[in-house]
Amino acid sequence: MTKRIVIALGGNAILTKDASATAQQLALIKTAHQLAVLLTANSDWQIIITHGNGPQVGNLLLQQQRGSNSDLPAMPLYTVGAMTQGAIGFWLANALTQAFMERGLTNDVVALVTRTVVDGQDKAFQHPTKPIGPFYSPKMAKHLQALHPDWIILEDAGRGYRRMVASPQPLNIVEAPIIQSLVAQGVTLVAAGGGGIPVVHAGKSYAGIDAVIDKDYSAAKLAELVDADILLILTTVQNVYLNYQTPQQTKLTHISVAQAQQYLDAGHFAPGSMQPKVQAAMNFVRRTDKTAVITSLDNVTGYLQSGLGTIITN
Ligand SMILES: Nc1ncnc2c1ncn2[C@@H]1O[C@H](COP(=O)(O)OP(=O)(O)O)[C@@H](O)[C@H]1O
Ligand SMILES: NC(=O)OP(=O)(O)O
Repeated sequence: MTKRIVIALGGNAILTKDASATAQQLALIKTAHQLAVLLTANSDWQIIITHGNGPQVGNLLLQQQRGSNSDLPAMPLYTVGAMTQGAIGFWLANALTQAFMERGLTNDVVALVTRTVVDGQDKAFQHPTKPIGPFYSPKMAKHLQALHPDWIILEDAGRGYRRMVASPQPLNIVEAPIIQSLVAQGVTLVAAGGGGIPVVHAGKSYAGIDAVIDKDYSAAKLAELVDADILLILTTVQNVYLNYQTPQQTKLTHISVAQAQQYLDAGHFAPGSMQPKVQAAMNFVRRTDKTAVITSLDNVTGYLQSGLGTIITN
């Protein structure tokens, strides 16, 4: 049966330790083969893939600022976001073309420059929470903070210090209608990469605004707008857990939105990592009455064959 699926790829799908272009492209070739499994088993499935850009946008912003002068001006954050969307979109489209060819799949692949509309008054602009770029030691964080008093540098989910930028909620995805039309024709799409390029309404058009949108929230919005059957959030863990990394850790296999809300309120999901994924999954299920799944990229086959993963329904 035809199914339309929006897939949100976690950071490990693109970048593990080595941030070079070669290493990221190699990681994406592996990812593309893992995703091609879905279409090999179900040739009539319609797939839209989105991905993060936190490390890449932060790294590129640093490079821009280091090399800039009046002849070579640094680009603003939203433009740097667009640059990473283009680069990762290109790598992923290329990797998918290769993986599809090797499996005899004939789907066309398109990476689409995608704009995500946000509210310029979103309170997120006053409270930056999106970590970008490299991790810093406490000492380095202190040094950078003194050097750049306007930066917000905070701890990122216990993993080290990172620069934080505003991450407003996605309200709309400008290209959603064309994405829906292309995917219905059997085109496999890479869209809304890095959460989409943040824009606000400006007269009859749009203007970029400095921010990095959370890719799980924009994936949920996109899934809603294109009438997807499933929102598939692929990360590093096969399941969402209660009491994660404690002796009481309990695997969640199938939960309702009401249960997810209860666990979220009780603080089971770490802010900045699992919390936005569960919230995005809940947003999609609440608005559409469809299904959201959180599992690992390595478990695509397990999900397909045995329904392994954390499944969230109404
Ligand atoms: N309750 C939880 N259940 C499962 N994983 C959790 C939980 N709380 C925090 N995590 C962490 O969240 C991580 C996924 O978030 P993150 O690394 O930010 O995602 P992404 O794959 O999008 O880069 C997991 O690898 C895990 O370490
Ligand atoms: N834009 C975004 O959510 O990127 P990460 O997933 O890399 O943080």
